[in-house]
Amino acid sequence: MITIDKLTVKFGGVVALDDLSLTLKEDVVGLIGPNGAGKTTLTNAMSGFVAIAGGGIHVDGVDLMTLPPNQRARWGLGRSFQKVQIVDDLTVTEHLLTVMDATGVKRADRPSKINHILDFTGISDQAKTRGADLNVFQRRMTEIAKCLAGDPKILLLDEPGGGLSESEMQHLRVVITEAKDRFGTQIILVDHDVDLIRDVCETTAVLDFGKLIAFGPTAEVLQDEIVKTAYLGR
Ligand SMILES: Nc1ncnc2c1ncn2[C@@H]1O[C@H](COP(=O)(O)OP(=O)(O)OP(=O)(O)O)[C@@H](O)[C@H]1O
Repeated sequence: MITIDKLTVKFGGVVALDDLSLTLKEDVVGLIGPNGAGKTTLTNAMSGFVAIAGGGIHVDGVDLMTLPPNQRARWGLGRSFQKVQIVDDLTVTEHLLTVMDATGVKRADRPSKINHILDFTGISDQAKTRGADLNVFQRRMTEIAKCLAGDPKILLLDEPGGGLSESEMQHLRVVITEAKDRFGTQIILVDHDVDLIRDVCETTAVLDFGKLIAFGPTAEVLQDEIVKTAYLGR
């Protein structure tokens, strides 16, 4: 469970997150809002990439702010980026091993974990493929597989479906919705793809100008008049 309590982040005169309080309990939570709403700033605050001006974030009782940014991945915070972080010369397996080294996954556990993760993400056949030779889908799945390699308690996914076909999106939906059962990770999905959010997120939070404007069951949130006006443009 993630508890965000009166979180404030400022960039000079811009208040990117404004006294934000929110409790995220469900297995898959959506985070949406118009451009500049503060979504990335919230994920950056969780990762420790921005300084916070006030408030805090606790995960299962642990105060994230007491962990330096470099220890948060080892502690269990995984993060995938909209622009995937794939190295041309490393194989898919080597990408996962790099994360396992950094997060301290036991050597004896690594081969079976890697098989499990590659099978789950649908890229077992690419285990020995170099980053440069992966297609868009395989790159997207490698990005998620890397996150899972670190045994995350929380996984922040930033627009994980960019460039995917409809059938590939269906695979992504399964990966997102089964991640909790298979890997014990709670997912925060930041996305502008409302169809994906509707399909996979039990609850959704909507930010606008750094404030929470709606939060609750996704279907209800997407019907909310304030959300429609602020975000969906209707
Ligand atoms: N490093 C920074 N320096 C100055 N201002 C910033 C910085 N990062 C974000 N901001 C500002 O903070 C506000 C929130 O930005 P943020 O990137 O968190 O929004 P977002 O919801 O992720 O938007 P998008 O959907 O476009 O990615 C915006 O006004 C943005 O211009």
